[in-house]
Amino acid sequence: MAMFSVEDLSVHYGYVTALKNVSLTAERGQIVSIIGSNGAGKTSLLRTISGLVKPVHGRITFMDKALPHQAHKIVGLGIVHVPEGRGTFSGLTIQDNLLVGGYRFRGGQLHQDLVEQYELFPLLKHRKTQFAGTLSGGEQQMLAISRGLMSKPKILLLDEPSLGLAPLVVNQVYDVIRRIRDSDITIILVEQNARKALSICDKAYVLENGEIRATGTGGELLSSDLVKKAYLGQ
Ligand SMILES: Nc1ncnc2c1ncn2[C@@H]1O[C@H](COP(=O)(O)OP(=O)(O)OP(=O)(O)O)[C@@H](O)[C@H]1O
Repeated sequence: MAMFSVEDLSVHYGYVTALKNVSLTAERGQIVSIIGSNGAGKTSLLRTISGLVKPVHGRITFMDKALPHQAHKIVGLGIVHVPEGRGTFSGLTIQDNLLVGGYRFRGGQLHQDLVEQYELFPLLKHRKTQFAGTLSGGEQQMLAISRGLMSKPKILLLDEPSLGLAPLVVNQVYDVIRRIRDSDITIILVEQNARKALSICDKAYVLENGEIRATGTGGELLSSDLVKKAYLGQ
């Protein structure tokens, strides 16, 4: 059985169907990308996994157990969501943003976790007393990811980490995503930037109008006609 699986998941908002019978799996240390255009249902999928949206049916399983329906319990199990738009607290310092992420931990452990984050993100260390609202878009994305890591995830859900960033900065964010994967954390990566998301992943799914249209390795999808036409402009 897969470490993490979504089976036959459907989500409605009133009469709008956001997800229809979606199934996917992820294993430990994998990057699994979900690509799709605006409104395809990518954010709804992550919000449902995080317990923020209730599905009409379907089953989400993590390490052989059905996920509970409360968001804080899901975080407690190690499934951590870095939302689109980053969700950092602009009026708090960088360090305080990180401490919010580590709210479940105390004392020496919390201090050690901060030290680790500052090793992974030296730019955050140099600016730890600065307000998050003064950071550039790329820096805020790094802070959002770092704050997620403070919750000690086993699975990190990343919603459009490249959105609005210059290509060079996107590359920096993707380097960080690779390093996180190398530390054995599973990453579910939602992106409109299909080329980037397919180039980094072990496996990917194409989501269209709330349904999975295609799946394969990143390489397979990069060379598929569907993806080339609809997502790579070829
Ligand atoms: N709270 C809501 N109430 C009603 N409809 C919603 C709500 N949230 C999303 N939708 C609709 O559900 C569908 C899927 O939206 P979702 O945000 O999950 O897509 P997405 O792929 O993440 O798009 P984007 O990249 O623009 O965020 C869309 O048709 C959207 O308009």
